[in-house]
Amino acid sequence: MKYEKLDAASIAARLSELNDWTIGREGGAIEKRFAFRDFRQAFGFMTECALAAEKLDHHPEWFNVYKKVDVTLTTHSAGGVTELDFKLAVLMDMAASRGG
Ligand SMILES: C[C@H](O)[C@H](O)[C@H]1CNC2=NC(N)=NC(=O)C2=N1
Repeated sequence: MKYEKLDAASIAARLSELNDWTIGREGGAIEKRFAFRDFRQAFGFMTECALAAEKLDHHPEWFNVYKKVDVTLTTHSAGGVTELDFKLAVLMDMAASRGG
C-alpha cells in the first residue's frame, strides 16, 4: 500500500499547517466547512474540486446546502487519514481561495 494511515500525532502536526481543518470520526478523517458567497460559488468550488479529485484518484465525501460545503476526507483503502487526504485538502483550500 502506497499511502500509510497516519497516527494521531502526525495528523495533528499536518493539521497545524492548514486553516480550519479539524479531526473527525475519532481520528479517522479530517473535516472542514467551506462557506461561500452564494450557491454559484459553492458549486463552482465543487466542480473544480471534483476534477482535481478525479485526477488525484482520491475523492471527498461532502454535503452541500446552498452556500456551504461540509467536507470529510478519509482514505477508504487505508481505513483512516493518509497523506493523500492532505494533498486533497490543500487543493480544496486553493480552489476555495480562488473564490469557488
Ligand atoms: C480504484 C480507485 O483507485 C480507488 O477506489 C480509490 C478511489 N477514490 C478514493 N477516495 C478515497 N477517499 N479513498 C479511497 O480509498 C479511494 N480509492
